[in-house]
Amino acid sequence: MNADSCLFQFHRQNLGYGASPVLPDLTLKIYQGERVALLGESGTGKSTLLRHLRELRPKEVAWCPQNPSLVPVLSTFHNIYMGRLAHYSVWYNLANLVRPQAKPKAEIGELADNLGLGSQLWQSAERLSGGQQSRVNLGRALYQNRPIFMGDEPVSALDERQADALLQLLCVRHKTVVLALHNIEQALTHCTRIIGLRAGRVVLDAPTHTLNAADLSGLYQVA
Ligand SMILES: Nc1ncnc2c1ncn2[C@@H]1O[C@H](COP(=O)(O)OP(=O)(O)OP(=O)(O)O)[C@@H](O)[C@H]1O
Repeated sequence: MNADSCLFQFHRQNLGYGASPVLPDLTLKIYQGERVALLGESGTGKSTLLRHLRELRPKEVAWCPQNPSLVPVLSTFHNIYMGRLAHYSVWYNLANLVRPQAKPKAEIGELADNLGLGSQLWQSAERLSGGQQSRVNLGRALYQNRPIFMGDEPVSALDERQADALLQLLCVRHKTVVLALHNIEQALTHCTRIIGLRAGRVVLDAPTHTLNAADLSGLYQVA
């Protein structure tokens, strides 16, 4: 990798909240074009790392949070549209709320079809299943249309087939991807690099093609 393509860099930094580091003494680089999976047990620091990565390039990162924060009374269309609120003027956003405009209608309609939400486009979020809500959450992040995608377990509420299809979709639409995942197979299938965390330390960092499921299962064993 050449130095110009380095997007994120930490050198011996303590990352965390206030005075208490969750990831002490972290050294890490992430390059353009990489698809990185963060693996490790619950509470090991994956979300914390994503948070600090996002802070380095806030305008370039499409962000898919762990818990969908949908507006319950608004439709799938409007909840996905919220991904680009900052991109349009207040007047356009208001007009689109009252009467959906042709351009976002076409764009979000196509996206919703890709997410398997074509039939739920005008249904309010409160009437969607948990898996459908999580796909709307993902749709909102995809609609942000930014070069880097970061997701915190973005497909964990979905069945295996849907999860694979949507991971493929987000990888096709973004040059650089960083995902916190709990599923080893998904990491091996969709990512080019795997970073394993244990208790706030990077204990594994390797290209996916050099790893297999057995190498990664150790991340989930009690030390
Ligand atoms: N806002 C916060 N303020 C203080 N501590 C926090 C905050 N968010 C998380 N932590 C702490 O940081 C540690 C790492 O949490 P983090 O959410 O990064 O783990 P994770 O690997 O993403 O877990 P999971 O897989 O369960 O989402 C935990 O001990 C958690 O209590």
